[in-house]
Amino acid sequence: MSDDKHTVQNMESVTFEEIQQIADHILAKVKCRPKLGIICGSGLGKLADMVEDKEVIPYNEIPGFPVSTVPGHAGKLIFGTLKDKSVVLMQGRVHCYEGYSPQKTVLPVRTMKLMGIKILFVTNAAGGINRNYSVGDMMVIKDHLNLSGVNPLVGVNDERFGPRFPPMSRAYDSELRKLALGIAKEMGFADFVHEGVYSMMIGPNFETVTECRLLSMAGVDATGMSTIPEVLVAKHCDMKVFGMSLITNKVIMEYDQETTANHEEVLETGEKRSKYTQQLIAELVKKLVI
Ligand SMILES: O=P(O)(O)O[C@H]1O[C@H](CO)[C@@H](O)[C@H]1O
Ligand code: HPA
Repeated sequence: MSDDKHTVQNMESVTFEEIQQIADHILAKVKCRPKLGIICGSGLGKLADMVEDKEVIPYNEIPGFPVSTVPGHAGKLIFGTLKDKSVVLMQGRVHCYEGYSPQKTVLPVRTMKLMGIKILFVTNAAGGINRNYSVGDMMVIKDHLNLSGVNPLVGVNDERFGPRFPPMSRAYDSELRKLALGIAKEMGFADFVHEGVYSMMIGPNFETVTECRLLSMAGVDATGMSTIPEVLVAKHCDMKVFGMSLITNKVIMEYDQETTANHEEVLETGEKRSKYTQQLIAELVKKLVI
């Protein structure tokens, strides 16, 4: 990352023209022209194995694109066909806690917009706050609570992306949520697929006990360190959004509990359970009318 741009409180901005250049650069390298984009969260990148006729571009080969630095995020753009639909997959994302400005963190989403993406699926690994959730469950996101203290829409608003004051009360498309829950039932997944509220704190530390108790009181079902900035800009630029969390661990709700949260457990659960997330996402893609 260049540093002089980072001087004003991490407010590095990225212009429409810069993003257009990145989108053009990518489109010049691939034949595929998808309308659906999918962001794969921690340990969820195996969805790429289901993509056929792949065209792959590592993030570090795209000038200006942020590069993933966290284990479980391969850092590749994968174009191809999933259930007969053209898609672009982000195999790994970047997070604000990696040191990227909020605007740089969401640059891939705006790039997708300028590449013609109309529908965005966001997935993540999250800690289960809801006491009825078990490790390995999935959660269709119905709403979010932004406790990260960051918002990529702060700064000069470029109307070519969207309005100054975008509504966020219907951020997660209700038809896609209904469709996903219906599919989960058909697939026999109903016992471990829930619908709930996701919250984000900026990280990179896992939450304190008091923070988790507060999230629980606030009606949060699962918590993580990503996704919300992506959803904010996706809605700002009028994309349809579907979100899904894999509950990779239960958060620590008791003071002085010996076990602690850790990224290894997150990746391990991803390894064991992401096949169900992949199957559900694939079925949803199959039934999607684009
Ligand atoms: O949200 P994703 O990218 O899935 O990753 C989650 O997993 C990591 C912590 O284990 C954090 O980055 C958290 O946000
Ligand atoms: N907290 C925050 N982020 C996470 C967690 C968690 O418990 N699990 C996976 N990502």
